[in-house]
Amino acid sequence: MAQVKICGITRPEDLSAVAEAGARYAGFVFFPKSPRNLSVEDAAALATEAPSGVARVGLFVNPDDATLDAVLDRVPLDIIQLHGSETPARVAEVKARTGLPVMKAVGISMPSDLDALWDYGLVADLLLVDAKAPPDAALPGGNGLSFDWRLLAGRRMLKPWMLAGGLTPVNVAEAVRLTGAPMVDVSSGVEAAPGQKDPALIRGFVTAAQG
Ligand SMILES: O=C(O)c1ccccc1N[C@@H]1O[C@H](COP(=O)(O)O)[C@@H](O)[C@H]1O
Repeated sequence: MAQVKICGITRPEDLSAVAEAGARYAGFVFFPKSPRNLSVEDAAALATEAPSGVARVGLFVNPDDATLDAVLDRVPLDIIQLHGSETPARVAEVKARTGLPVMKAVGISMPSDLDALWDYGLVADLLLVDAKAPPDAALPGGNGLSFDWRLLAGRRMLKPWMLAGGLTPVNVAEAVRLTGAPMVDVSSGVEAAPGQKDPALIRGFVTAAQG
């Protein structure tokens, strides 16, 4: 049974669906190129109304300090997700500056990519193991692409971790079985269209992940 994060929430009704389905984390995207991007005002309204059992995760891609400060000044967040090319040193800086737990995304497409999980595991509070985006992709994540989950079988992680990348209500149970992931994260796999969550798919995903 894996805990679930639903990423890219943009509407109050989707946040309600996340809570009612039993997901533990809701992700808010602060990356203008994403179809799930939120303004600070909209994110503040959503995060303020989030049910108490749902941890609010702010997703950033290579944010500078001013961006982090501007969001955190208005938006109550519980966890920072870094989904760009932030170095381990930058992860440590963000953690110190914000005082929040940091989850670092690591992109995987081949066995050698796994080495980074160790380096980031030394500084991050949580790891997010995602499919590596293709070089020409507009987004570094949220593309609905998966990787060979067998690469993770039996692997020891230094920190609690989530599996992400191309997960859907149909494949998530198999992904958890193959990888042993204690947590899973999904964005496009529970959408009717890019940026538009489908409450029925959210319910189906959480049910399947919790097996
Ligand atoms: O969801 C986005 O728009 C996004 C933008 C930039 C970086 C990451 C993004 N999402 C994260 O990507 C993974 C996988 O998403 P998907 O399920 O394959 O669509 C997930 O961790 C999201 O948090």
